[in-house]
Amino acid sequence: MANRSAVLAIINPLSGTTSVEQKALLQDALMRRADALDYAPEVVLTTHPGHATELAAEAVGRGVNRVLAIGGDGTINETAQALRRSATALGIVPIGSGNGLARHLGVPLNPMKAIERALTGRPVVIDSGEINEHPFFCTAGLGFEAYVAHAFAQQPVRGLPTYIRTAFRSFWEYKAQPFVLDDQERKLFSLTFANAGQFGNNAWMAPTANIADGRLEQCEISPFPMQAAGMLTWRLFNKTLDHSTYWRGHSITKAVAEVKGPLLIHADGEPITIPTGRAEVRVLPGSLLVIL
Ligand SMILES: Nc1ncnc2c1ncn2[C@@H]1O[C@H](COP(=O)(O)OP(=O)(O)OP(=O)(O)O)[C@@H](O)[C@H]1O
Repeated sequence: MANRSAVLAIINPLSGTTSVEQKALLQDALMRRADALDYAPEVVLTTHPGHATELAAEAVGRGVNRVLAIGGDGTINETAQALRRSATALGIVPIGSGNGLARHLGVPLNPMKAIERALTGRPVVIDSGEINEHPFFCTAGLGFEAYVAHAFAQQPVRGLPTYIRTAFRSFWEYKAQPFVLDDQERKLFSLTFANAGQFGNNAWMAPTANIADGRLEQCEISPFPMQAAGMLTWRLFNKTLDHSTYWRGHSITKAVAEVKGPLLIHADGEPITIPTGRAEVRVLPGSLLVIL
């Protein structure tokens, strides 16, 4: 019998609001379908933060062609970072709260359809970004969105309703910050570096972002009066934020942003604190194969 091609599926058992039973069903279905397609499938459940990166790196080392990340943008980030600049392609099975990368790329949000796509689709080259040493594939950011990411990480329950509650509460607490951005002082509500166009849940910060153009979109939101918040939110979800006078964007390959004191950032929604207050951002053109 010919050697079967290996495929590794990495599942975060804690992602999103899918139950343990639903994830077990998904795992069974994946094993059966991969087997029918003549793959030699392996499934591993992550046991700790960073585990997906270790598993994916090991798979690259032994020449596995496809690694499927079954989880939210955090799990996809951890998996993808080990696949950068390798011949191993990422399959995305989105079961997170926001699923920004999957939505941008048009990956089905139905997990069974996403599994089918990940097993039968073709690899396509996309860019990724780095903020200091932290890779991102969807968005990284400072200001309000980083504040929300840090507040969300402290909530005992994940999922969209919790995210909306956290964002709403954060809006009343957060004060726009002065940033030194490429040597110019700017007071901004938020600053986003977008590889994909959205944060997740179809919240489009960079409506025209192209994930394979070798560039990131740098999107700035100026401080705005309270009465503009409703319209900005509507534009965010209507994919027309770039029409707002409070939004400014341009495409970049690198940028530096600084604050006095520790800087709160996020990379694909994961909260990170930079003690030095200095964030260096850059694009890594054509650095990841994704199965679409
Ligand atoms: N067994 C585990 N125990 C604790 N944390 C884990 C475990 N496995 C993975 N993680 C961590 O969980 C984090 C969040 O996972 P993930 O992003 O998949 O789900 P989510 O937060 O529900 O989805 P979203 O990012 O869409 O909000 C990952 O960044 C990873 O570090």
